[in-house]
Amino acid sequence: MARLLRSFGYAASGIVSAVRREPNMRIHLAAAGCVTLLGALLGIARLEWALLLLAMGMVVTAELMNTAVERAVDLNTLEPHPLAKAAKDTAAGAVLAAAVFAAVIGAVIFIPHLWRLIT
Ligand SMILES: Nc1ncnc2c1ncn2[C@@H]1O[C@H](COP(=O)(O)OP(=O)(O)OP(=O)(O)O)[C@@H](O)[C@H]1O
Repeated sequence: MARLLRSFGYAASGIVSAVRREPNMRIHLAAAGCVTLLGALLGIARLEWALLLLAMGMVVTAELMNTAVERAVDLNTLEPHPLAKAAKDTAAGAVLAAAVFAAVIGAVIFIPHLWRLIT
């Protein structure tokens, strides 16, 4: 049990460190806050919340993995290397892919609600 709690502690400190050091992570969290506020204001359905939470979780998880890859690459070498570039660019691509899909999910959910409001 103590070991499990210690592991949670390490994982939590990894998340805190990424939030402190990565401006992009703070942008993702701010976007998630705005989406949550909009969802509450529009009174979206339970399934819509589930999809939005999944999308937000996907983006934050991808950003955490991207941060881990960046740190591991920098630990290995700070010299320019094609494999270092490929690793970092691929990890950044994962964040971009997650963010684009999340934006599409957000549009599919919010556009009909907003449309109903203005018509
Ligand atoms: N060792 C390296 N060798 C070759 N190219 C690199 C190397 N390190 C970084 N790069 C290139 O420079 C880009 C920027 O790298 P950097 O480490 O500054 O990350 P970043 O995407 O700016 O993220 P952050 O600002 O969070 O550090 C990478 O995506 C990659 O294309």
